[in-house]
Formats: sequence, C-alpha cells, structure tokens
Amino acid sequence: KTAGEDTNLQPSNQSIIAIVNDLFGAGFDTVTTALSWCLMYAASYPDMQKRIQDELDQTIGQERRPRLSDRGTLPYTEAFILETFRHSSFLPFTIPHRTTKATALNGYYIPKDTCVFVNQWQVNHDEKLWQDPSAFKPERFLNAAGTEINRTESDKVLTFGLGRRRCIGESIGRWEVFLFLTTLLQQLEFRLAPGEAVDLTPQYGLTMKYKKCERFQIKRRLPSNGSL
Ligand code: HEM
Repeated sequence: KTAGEDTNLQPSNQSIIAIVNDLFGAGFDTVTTALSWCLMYAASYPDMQKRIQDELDQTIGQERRPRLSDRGTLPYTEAFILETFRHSSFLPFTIPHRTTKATALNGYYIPKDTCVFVNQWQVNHDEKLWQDPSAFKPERFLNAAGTEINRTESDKVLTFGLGRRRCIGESIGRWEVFLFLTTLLQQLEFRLAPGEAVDLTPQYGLTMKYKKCERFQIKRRLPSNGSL
C-alpha cells in the first residue's frame, strides 16, 4: 500500500477466491508439465538418469528422503533440471502484457497500448547464446570439474519471464520440481517401454507437452521399506 491508502483494508472474499484460483491455475500445470519433461528426458537418456541417481546415492544415501536443504549439494541434478527448462522451453511465451505508455527499448519505439511478451523459446535456442542449442546437454551448466553450477550460463535460461510481472511463484516452482524429481529418482527407475512409440515434438500451447508417450516402464530401485 502507498502512504495515504488504507493499509488495513480487508480484501473481499471474491478477491481472495480469485487470487487462490490464480495461484492454483498458474502453479499446477506449470510444475506438472516441468516434471513430465524431466521424467521424459530421464527415460530417454538412461546414462543421465543413472548419473543423477549416483549423485543422490552418494550425497543423500538411500536411508532418508531428499529435502529442500539438499538442493545446493546436487550440481548434476540441478544442471539436468536447468537443461530440461532450456531445451523443452515448455512455456514458450510469457503472458501477454500491454504497454501503459509509449516507450523505447533497445532502440525500438513501442507505442502505448501495444501487446508485448517475451519469446522464451527463441532465447533458450539462440545460436548466439548457446553452443549446439538443439542438443540436450546438462553439462553445459557445470564447471569443468562438474562440481558447481556455472551461474553465467544458468542465468541465461528464460523460464519464468522477465521484469516486474515475472512469475511470483518462481522459488516455490523450482523447489517443487527439485523435490519431486529427486524423490522419484531416488526410489524409482524410469524407462521407455519396449516398442513404445515416443514423439518428443512439443505440442503448441500455453504450456507445451510432448506429442506422444503413453506410458513409462517403472522399476523400484531400492528394497521396499514400507514407506513409499
Ligand atoms: C516450473 C514452474 C513455473 C513456471 C515455468 C512458471 C512460469 C511463469 C511465467 C513464464 C509467467 C509469466 C511471466 C511474464 O508474463 O513475464 C508466470 C506468471 C505467474 N506465475 Fe508462474 N511459473 C511456475 C510456477 C508457478 C507457481 C508454483 C506459482 C504459484 C504458486 C506461479 C504463479 C504465477 C503467477 C501468479 C503469475 C502471474 C504474475 C503476474 O502477472 O504478475 N507460478 N509464471
């Protein structure tokens, strides 16, 4: 609230319902689509899935579940998630916005009331920014020793929009993807089912899904301890 406005003003029930609807609407399909791409890449590149599982076994072990505080200790897993965001670019465009006044950006004049949005897919596949952008290579985000994320590279990935209206759920979204993916891959191995016709072509939409994969073959990695 700016000075002078009533800071104790209670939002109406209708506003609260609309806000909660927005949060669920914006936070559900995004996170589930991100996870389904993560699992698809993990099943399509078994060597990468194995490397994540080795990292999980060595860092967390098999006795306890992954926690949010483990996130900074799993560089390959983090690099894999970043490469999933970049390569799939499953949210190809940001939400459309409208200029409230005439403005200039990078030498371009943009009149008032123009619809503007960011083409995230283009930025994530720009040959001037990325080496071999069509290849799925989590290592591009790691230092030479493979022990740390290269922040200059990771900051180039565009997934949550830009500027004042960028995603407000970015932190929780990243945490959710990390926690679900590590929990699943610690316990389970995902494979493409033999003879399964898979087509990773993204289907255009607000969030893009891959075109075809009916099922994965899933195997338990660890002996059951009854808590899964
Ligand atoms: C991997 C998960 C997610 C991705 C990739 C994602 C991506 C985005 C993108 C690209 C935008 C549009 C930004 C723009 O127009 O510049 C956005 C907006 C938004 N997101 Fe997310 N999001 C994710 C998760 C979430 C979660 C978990 C929540 C809520 C808990 C959330 C709430 C919102 C809201 C409320 C907006 C509208 C913000 C505004 O207009 O000011 N998002 N998100």
